Amino acid sequence: MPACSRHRSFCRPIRLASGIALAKPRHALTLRARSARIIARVLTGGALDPALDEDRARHGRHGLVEELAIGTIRYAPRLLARTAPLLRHPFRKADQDLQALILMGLYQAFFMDTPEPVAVSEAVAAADALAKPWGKGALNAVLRAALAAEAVAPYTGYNHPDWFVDRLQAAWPETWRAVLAANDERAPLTLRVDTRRIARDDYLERLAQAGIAARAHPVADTAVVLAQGALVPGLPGFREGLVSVQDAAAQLAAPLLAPAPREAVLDACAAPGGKTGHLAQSAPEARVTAIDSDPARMARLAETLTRLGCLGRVRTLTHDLAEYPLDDCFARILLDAPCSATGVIRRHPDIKLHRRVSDLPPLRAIQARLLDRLWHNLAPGGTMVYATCSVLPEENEDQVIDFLARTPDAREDALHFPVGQARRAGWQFLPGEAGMDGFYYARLARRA
Ligand SMILES: C[S@@+](CC[C@H](N)C(=O)[O-])C[C@H]1O[C@@H](n2cnc3c(N)ncnc32)[C@H](O)[C@@H]1O
Repeated sequence: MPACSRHRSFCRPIRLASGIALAKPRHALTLRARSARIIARVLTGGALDPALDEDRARHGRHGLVEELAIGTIRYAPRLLARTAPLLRHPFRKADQDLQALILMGLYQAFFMDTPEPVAVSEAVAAADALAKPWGKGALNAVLRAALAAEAVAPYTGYNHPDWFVDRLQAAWPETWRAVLAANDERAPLTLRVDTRRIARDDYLERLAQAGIAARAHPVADTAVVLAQGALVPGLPGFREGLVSVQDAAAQLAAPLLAPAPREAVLDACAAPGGKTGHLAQSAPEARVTAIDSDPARMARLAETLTRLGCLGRVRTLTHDLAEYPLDDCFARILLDAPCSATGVIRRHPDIKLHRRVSDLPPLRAIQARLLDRLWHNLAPGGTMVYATCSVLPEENEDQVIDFLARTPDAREDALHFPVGQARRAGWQFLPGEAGMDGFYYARLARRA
């Protein structure tokens, strides 16, 4: 029996114990139709995370809906390459949910061990739930043809945009394949433990008592990695701010900055506040200012600081640092710059669809502008940490080398970690190294 028929009850009138039937919802959605809508949002240019959030808010969280949506987006370049030659005309924008059903059917067949006839019939049945029964014939035909084509000539591409593969090959001639493979993995759930309040081993013990398997991360000494995904709000100590979700590579920023008590610290480009929270927790006597230009993301930063009990200790400002200079002077500045996010594709697989090579020059320009502007806010003798979650040298070491060349009072502080690699300037972690996201750090000191 196709799995979707298990959800037919969605379409029936709801009958109360009294026998009174409530009106049948006009477009009751099956789980697959929900996933198709999320995927369609991404195919039409939207971001995956807000689409998932909206679905959760409307219908409640469901594992299968998310697995289908996230998995299909993760493999979208491959699945689209398989279907595009079979379509006489691309689907209209309004019918990207049908395109999504095709991709999802292929995802189920290729990656979820769903028998092919089941994958096809589930996709076709979901067209009814989307109130598009007229699309069933095309769905059926394209899916069957795509499955047959794959059987004859399996896909040999890289499941990433060509421009990215080219850049990666040029930058990392020995490791580019490993980076692509790591991007297609599911990222682990990694927590940052507030080690001022609980030792990491003690928190691991609390997890074990709750039946949650986890291990200490080998590089970031505040990080624990869960063996499986979990519902974060229910994790021991989460609501009290004992732990936060943060990849281990991102947990290295605050220790690199290491502010002293009473020092003025600027977290530039701070939202949604992962690193601000870490700074505020690990250096409670430092005077932290967190700035970002995005008001919605700043609202999330405030929520995070509230949960951590740090809101009153951090000055928060919504401010465009590229346009409006600041007057203040800081002993430490963290510049977690806007970037291509090519180091976190495994967490945000929609980057594969949305990032364009043409995004890189404006990103490089804003990174350089922020470096130059914020340097004037750094006190003589002060330290700036420049960070990105990119794997592209032009946003990382090249950016820092250019900055050092045009900034006479800047010098680089060498970094060293047990994994990753020293570059001509700064340190690069590639995705998957020690299970971490791809990240870049450079520490710059201003002459006294
Ligand atoms: C990599 S994210 C920061 C992540 C954050 N540090 C954290 O750990 O949660 C980059 C941030 O830069 C912000 N941004 C981009 N351009 C900016 C500008 N001109 N002024 C201030 N913030 C900016 C974006 O809104 C975005 O939140």
